[in-house]
Amino acid sequence: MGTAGDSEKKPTVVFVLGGPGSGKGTQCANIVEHFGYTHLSAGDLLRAEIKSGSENGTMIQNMIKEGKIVPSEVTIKLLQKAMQDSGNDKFLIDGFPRNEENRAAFEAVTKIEPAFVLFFDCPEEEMERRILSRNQGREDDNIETIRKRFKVFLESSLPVVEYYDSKGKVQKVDAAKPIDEVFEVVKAIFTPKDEKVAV
Ligand SMILES: Nc1ncnc2c1ncn2[C@@H]1O[C@H](COP(=O)(O)OP(=O)(O)O)[C@@H](O)[C@H]1O
Ligand SMILES: Nc1ccn([C@@H]2O[C@H](COP(=O)(O)OP(=O)(O)O)[C@@H](O)[C@H]2O)c(=O)n1
Ligand SMILES: [Mg+2]
Repeated sequence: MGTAGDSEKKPTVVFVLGGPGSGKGTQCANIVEHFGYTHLSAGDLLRAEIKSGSENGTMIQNMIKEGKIVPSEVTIKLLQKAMQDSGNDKFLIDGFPRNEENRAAFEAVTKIEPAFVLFFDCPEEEMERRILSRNQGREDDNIETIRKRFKVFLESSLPVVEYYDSKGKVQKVDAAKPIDEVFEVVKAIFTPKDEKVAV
């Protein structure tokens, strides 16, 4: 039971970060297939919350359309519920934390520190090309909102990556390469070290 100092094991969490269109969702799907993680996309959870007709739906929809970051209280509740419902203990948290408020609140509420941060590094022009041909019918995949999302990424999300980098927790991947080449690099990061080499 949840008493202080008990032996309940905290789940393993990997934060998957990178600009809009850098390939987070695509690579998470590959990681799930090979390494048994549960993929939780903060953006997908927020879009599902809009569809469910929740009382926060209109607020979330307006913020996504403007490329703004939804208050962490909302997003963290959705992440916590999805973690509980999954029955798993290994999670890829994709697109979260996206700003300092997300980061600090998640740590305070869950007491979970990420095992590491997987960061997809991709030039803006490539991310823009990918988003404009994504064709998922997303209301934020238009050039006007994309520009706003890039600005938010540079101003609010990159500092979170830098924070974890200063703690030695960032695994940076060149995400501009083709999908299978990116996954080769990702695979090596997730493969336990004792399986990589026999000395
Ligand atoms: N390495 C890649 N090279 C080319 N296209 C990619 C690559 N990775 C993803 N894509 C495509 O780019 C679009 C955005 O990828 P997605 O995984 O949704 O990115 P994110 O979740 O970071 O926004 C999708 O249409 C996807 O198929
Ligand atoms: N932690 C998060 C993640 C996403 N979001 C919102 O959801 C939008 C889409 O996020 P996403 O992760 O699905 O987008 P991509 O990076 O996959 O293109 C963001 O632009 C934000 O408006 C948020 O508010 N807070
Ligand atoms: Mg995504």
